[in-house]
Amino acid sequence: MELTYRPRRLRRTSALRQMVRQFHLSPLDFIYPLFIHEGAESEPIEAMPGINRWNLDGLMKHVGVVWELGIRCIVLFPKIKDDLKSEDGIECCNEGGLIPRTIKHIKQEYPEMMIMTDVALDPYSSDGHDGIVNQAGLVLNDETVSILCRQAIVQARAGADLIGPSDMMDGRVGAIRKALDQEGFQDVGIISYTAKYSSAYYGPFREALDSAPRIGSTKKIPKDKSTYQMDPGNAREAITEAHLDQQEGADILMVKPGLAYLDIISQLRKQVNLPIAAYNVSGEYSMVKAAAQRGWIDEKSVVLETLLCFKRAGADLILTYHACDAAKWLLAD
Ligand SMILES: NCc1[nH]cc(CCC(=O)O)c1CC(=O)O
Ligand SMILES: [Mg+2]
Repeated sequence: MELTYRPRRLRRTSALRQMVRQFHLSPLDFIYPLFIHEGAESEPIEAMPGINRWNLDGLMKHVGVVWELGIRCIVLFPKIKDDLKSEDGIECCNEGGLIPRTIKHIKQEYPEMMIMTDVALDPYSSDGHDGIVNQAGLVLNDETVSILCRQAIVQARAGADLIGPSDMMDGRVGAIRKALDQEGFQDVGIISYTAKYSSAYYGPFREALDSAPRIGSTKKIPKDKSTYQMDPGNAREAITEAHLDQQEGADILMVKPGLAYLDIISQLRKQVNLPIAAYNVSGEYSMVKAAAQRGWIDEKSVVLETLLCFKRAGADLILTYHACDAAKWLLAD
């Protein structure tokens, strides 16, 4: 054949392929989620092989390993004891609570590690919702936002670098920005869960924190989060949410879940100039682990390919439970 253009020429050797590769992965792309609890021991999370619920000791050692791997940001999720849960989740505002205490410990030992926090009521809510559920079974927006503002301030005061509202209440980014500024936390950033879908992929996470909606009590409790998290059938709405969060002062926008929503990442990338984060959520993690454990897929190749696809879709940052493994594999390459 007399071909002028042969794309295969640039695929011939590994060096050539790397030279012309458009997207790359680095441990600096990762934000690593960590589960913590009050227990005396660290314990494995059954639905998430390789992931633990850390006690303070285990956590501190693990954060050291994470830093050595080149990962520079972690996000903390607390499993709260049942007797501290309540309808208004007010434990989230306790300055002596698990999250503020843990942040202070980490900052003491690893002052340069960036700490992101989750702002929402679900770990603290006896109803298992991100907001306050009233007697009629409605999740109250504005009442919830005022508690979230207090939660954010407590986290900032403890030393959090990035506040991550994951609750999907309307107007919470603006309200949190204002509250932080009033308290003198102008430099604390907001990484907003901008397009967070009402997804079944959060299942293993809710098991990890025992935070699923608690139906079956005397009160009427919504069985899912579909009145505040987005409908998986909507794409344009994600752009509206992105514009709102940007106007309200978000520093980074997030799409969640990630893998099943790469199209949303790609669309947002064209609409806004803020950094975009993708959350490769618990269910996406556990599916890969389950198949790898059975020998049905090659874990390393699948994980690195998957994470790279987030970059190609337009994400700058990736929250992923694979972060440590992936960083190890990248460093060894
Ligand atoms: N607001 C809580 C929260 N923050 C992050 C996740 C899910 C993360 C994951 O599945 O990995 C959830 C669960 C939910 O909204 O029910
Ligand atoms: Mg919103």
